Amino acid sequence: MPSEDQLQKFIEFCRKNGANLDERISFKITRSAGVTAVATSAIHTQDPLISVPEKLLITRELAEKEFGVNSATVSSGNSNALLQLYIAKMKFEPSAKPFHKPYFDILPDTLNQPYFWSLKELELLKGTDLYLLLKENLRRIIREWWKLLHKLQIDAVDKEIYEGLESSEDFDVLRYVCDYREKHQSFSWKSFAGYLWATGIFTSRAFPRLVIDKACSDLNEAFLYPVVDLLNHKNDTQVKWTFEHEKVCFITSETLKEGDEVFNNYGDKSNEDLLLCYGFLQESNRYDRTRLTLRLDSETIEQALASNLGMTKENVIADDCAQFLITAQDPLPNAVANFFGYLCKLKSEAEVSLRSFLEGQDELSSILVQKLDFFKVRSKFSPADREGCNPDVIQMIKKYMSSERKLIQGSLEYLQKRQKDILKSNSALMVSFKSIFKMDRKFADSLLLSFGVVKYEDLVAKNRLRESLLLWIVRAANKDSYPQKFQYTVPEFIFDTFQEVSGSIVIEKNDVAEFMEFYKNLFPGLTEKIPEVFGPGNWGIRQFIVADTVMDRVVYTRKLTHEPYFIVRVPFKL
Ligand SMILES: C[S@@+](CC[C@H](N)C(=O)[O-])C[C@H]1O[C@@H](n2cnc3c(N)ncnc32)[C@H](O)[C@@H]1O
Repeated sequence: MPSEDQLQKFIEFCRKNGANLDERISFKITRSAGVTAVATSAIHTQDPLISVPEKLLITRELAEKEFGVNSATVSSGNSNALLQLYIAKMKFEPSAKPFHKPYFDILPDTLNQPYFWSLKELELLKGTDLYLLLKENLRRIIREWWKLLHKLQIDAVDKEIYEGLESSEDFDVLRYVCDYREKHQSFSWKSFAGYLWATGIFTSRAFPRLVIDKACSDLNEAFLYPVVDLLNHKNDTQVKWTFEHEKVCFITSETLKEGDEVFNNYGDKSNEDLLLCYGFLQESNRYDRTRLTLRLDSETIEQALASNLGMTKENVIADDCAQFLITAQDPLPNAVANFFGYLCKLKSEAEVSLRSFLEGQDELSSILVQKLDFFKVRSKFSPADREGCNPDVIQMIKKYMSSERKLIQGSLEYLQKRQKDILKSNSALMVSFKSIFKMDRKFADSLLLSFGVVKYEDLVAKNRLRESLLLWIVRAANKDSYPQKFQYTVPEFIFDTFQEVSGSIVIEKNDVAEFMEFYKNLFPGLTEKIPEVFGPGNWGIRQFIVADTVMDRVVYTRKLTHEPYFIVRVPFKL
């Protein structure tokens, strides 16, 4: 953080060089948000509160002049690379005496973004998306820095970081960067640490060049905007940045009272973006979002893309990787729900069916529960975890984890509600095994004799659900062989599916081997013990192999309640 003196010198320097700062704004330094602008009396105006002449801006032209090159020819990948190197030089090169020195003096030496945390602090993030992103971004920035220095024929000070990165896939970038920072009190502008600092300054303070250059075609190109970059962020603040009479103007539509903070608006950012780019997060951030990333084989992803699931190319971040965004507004995007329905589709199902959709929701729910558990466990820090860590960083990690948890919890709740609704609205197409158990008293009694099951719930408790389902399916297939008609109607689709499978199934030796133990445990014992239920019709092993496929096709067992439903095979309207 700058000193009060540096801050006042900077403001004076700006005023002297043509910046207009409304007299009703004053700047102070706070512990929680660094330099902060405050209204000293009520403000409600559409006139610019701050206007800054072009000569105070830090633009690519300054960097081009300093290095004698065209930025576009040396900045590969990031159009701001040369300007970032310029900022590092102006900050860390003692012999540099830039016109903008009072500005460089107020730029914070230490930044709050995770790139500048200690290794111990970073390790608390292991397993999160943030941790992966950090590593990925660092690798990208190292390469960008190295290429830039190479093109400018500048000798890099810590070559090892680039060499390490390129020589081994296991190179620990985070460790290297943290160790380097620990060992060096001050950096050379030619070091990666210096460039990383400048990148952090840029991501937390730069404005789009489009504001001052309407012809700029690169939306990522940016410049530094002294004074206005002292304003902190608040979601939804109504502000405008305009370029009038060679000055860049800051206008706020907010009505401010004396003592109110004058905020800027950095955009509708998620907490992850805020943390990575700015080093803080917003509680109850309505722009928050998290990602659900799934690694699958590329063929499945390709086929899913072509299956009208609402998935777009944006959901495919690598050949073998699909990604979906979860937000507070859209906690369960259709594309992800449909995709899971698609993943649970059987080969025998031409499209996503009601059954496969419901099963897909259960799979998705398991993944969300796992994620939730991860954050629950990982957001509890022991005194040993906290030891040596900056309490502000611990707070940020906790907030990040709790915001992730909130989003996942929201998604899970939405999913459970939606699943309930689907079960309710499709009740005419399904019958629960529980209701069959209640209707088929003879069958239920036979289970009491064979498995000691008194009530339906015991089937789950005694782990006899699958056997009971298979037995009932075979009984249903044999319905016409009983001397007395059942007192209820066996749903036709179950009977028909059995006939269909029985007519087409090819039974292999290993299918028989797989079922042998199950079968021998039950038969001929059951037929001898309860012939009125397990006698009529065909109770051979083949019937059970068929029943098993019938189960795959028409039974959905709800994970939450362990309750199996027989479901008519219908496409699910996505
Ligand atoms: C454009 S600068 C704003 C000026 C900054 N306060 C300073 O000291 O120079 C952006 C930085 O300000 C801080 N900041 C901005 N908005 C904040 C907020 N709402 N809460 C906490 N810190 C904030 C973060 O450190 C961020 O990286």
